[in-house]
Amino acid sequence: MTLEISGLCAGYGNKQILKDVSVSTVSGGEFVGLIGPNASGKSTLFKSIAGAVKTTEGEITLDGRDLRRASRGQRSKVVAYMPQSYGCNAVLTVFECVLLALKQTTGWRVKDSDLQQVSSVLQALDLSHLADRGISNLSGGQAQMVSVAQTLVREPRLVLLDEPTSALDLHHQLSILSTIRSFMQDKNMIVIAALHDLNLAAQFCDRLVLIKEGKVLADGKPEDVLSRQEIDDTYRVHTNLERTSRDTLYVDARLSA
Ligand SMILES: Nc1ncnc2c1ncn2[C@@H]1O[C@H](COP(=O)(O)OP(=O)(O)OP(=O)(O)O)[C@@H](O)[C@H]1O
Repeated sequence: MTLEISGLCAGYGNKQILKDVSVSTVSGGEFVGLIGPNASGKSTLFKSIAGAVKTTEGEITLDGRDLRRASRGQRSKVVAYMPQSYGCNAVLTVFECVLLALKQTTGWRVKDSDLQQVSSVLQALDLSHLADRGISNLSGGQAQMVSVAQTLVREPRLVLLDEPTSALDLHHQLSILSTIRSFMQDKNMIVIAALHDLNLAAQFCDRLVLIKEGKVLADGKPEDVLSRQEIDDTYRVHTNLERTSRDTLYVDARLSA
């Protein structure tokens, strides 16, 4: 499976946000981190791929099929997008919410295999103990993890996660990203996640795409992207990239003088 994004332009009304965005070919099983400062266009790129924002130019092809020409229904069968803000006040349990997400692109008849699929995604994300809890009675971090479960349960070809760890404690940041990573590798899915924590991005992503003011500044392996001068310039900080004793990358950042 491959995803190609080339020459993408998109925005809101007359305001152009994405300016000729191209990303080198992404393959199945690849975890791509989308990094960049606030307001750089990360969510707009996700919305453009998911079809929630109209693109004015460029191409988005998944396995050679132009997603821009696909209907919303066809697109949502292969792409799942978890927005930054989520939440639900419905009188539903966690299990029912994840089941609804699974059934969103199919008929309403619920089969045993659907129930099994919901149970296994809850188990994979260590959420089984919350299955019968009301969705509106969760903590911020629990709600965010349920939102990830809703995104993964359909096993779409392409998963877009907008800051999936922003509400999570240190343990859950690491556990959810490692679960997502093994889940997507198992199913040969593509995951693109917007991440502000560059250390998490370095640890979990195969590739990083750095975006600023709607343009791609760098696209490559974490060690190559994070060692570029653009990181310091873009974030207005001074960074040192180090290798830890566990051979993971560590971004040591401080405000530039
Ligand atoms: N619905 C909208 N209408 C008009 N402008 C918008 C809309 N949504 C976002 N923008 C603008 O588009 C630009 C890019 O926003 P976007 O949400 O894509 O950035 P981001 O990189 O995801 O930011 P953050 O890291 O802060 O979440 C910003 O200037 C923002 O104000």
